[in-house]
Amino acid sequence: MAEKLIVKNLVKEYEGEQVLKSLSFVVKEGEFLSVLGPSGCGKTTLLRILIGLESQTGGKILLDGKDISKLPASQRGMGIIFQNYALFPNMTVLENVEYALKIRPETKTDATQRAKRTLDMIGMSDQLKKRPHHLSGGQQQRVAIARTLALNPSIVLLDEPISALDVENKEIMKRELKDIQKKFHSTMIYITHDQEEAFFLSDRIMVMSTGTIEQLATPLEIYNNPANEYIQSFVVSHLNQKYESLSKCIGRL
Ligand SMILES: Nc1ncnc2c1ncn2[C@@H]1O[C@H](COP(=O)(O)OP(=O)(O)OP(=O)(O)O)[C@@H](O)[C@H]1O
Repeated sequence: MAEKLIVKNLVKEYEGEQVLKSLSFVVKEGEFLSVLGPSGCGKTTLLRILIGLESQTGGKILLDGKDISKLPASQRGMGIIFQNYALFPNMTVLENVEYALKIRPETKTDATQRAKRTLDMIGMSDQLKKRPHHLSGGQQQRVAIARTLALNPSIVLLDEPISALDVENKEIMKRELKDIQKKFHSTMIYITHDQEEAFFLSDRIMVMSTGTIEQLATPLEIYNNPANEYIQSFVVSHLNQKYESLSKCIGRL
């Protein structure tokens, strides 16, 4: 797989304090990479810098071999999906997806067709005329995903996109996200603090502690060969404990 995104020695300081301490990593074309870490480790800061909403203190970001470190967000061609969907409440499902397409000269002419095609691929073609408040949380998130993917972004960044959903919808969306990624051949960077989500979804996981990368590997590699005590406790023991309590519950049934 080709190298889609290269991050070199990325540093971010706030008031003289380093919250990202020289991060270097590569995301491959078509890969699903999760950035997993506890609250405050720097996940959101990293995502905001990648997309261009925040500037880095030092380091470089290359997208398809081109240095985008200083480009504004509007010229990076990346897509972002947030936890809160951020749909326009007064627009229908179709209008929500059409909107971003219509304001760009390159997608203006076939905006409606493109929006319909994307919504169809995401399984929402029977909901086109509904407004967001008539949809479930999972359906709203699907519209938000369609809106982002319709623009054919170079990379999709997802900021804890399913954490606001109830347990049942979370499980459904987890499976759907994997299917959607395959269908659209997207490169995705998924921010989460949830070990199980990261293990279920990812080709590789980048585990962070405060401002640093502790391990970047496949879920299996991380589980079988945790790089250090931090990974052992934050990832491996956590998952083992979850499965232990689950088997105890099942044993009692
Ligand atoms: N604008 C800011 N000014 C000063 N410090 C900030 C700012 N934004 C973030 N930080 C600090 O940077 C560190 C990383 O924050 P960040 O929000 O990136 O973490 P996170 O891993 O995304 O956490 P969470 O999962 O809770 O969102 C924290 O110590 C935070 O207090």
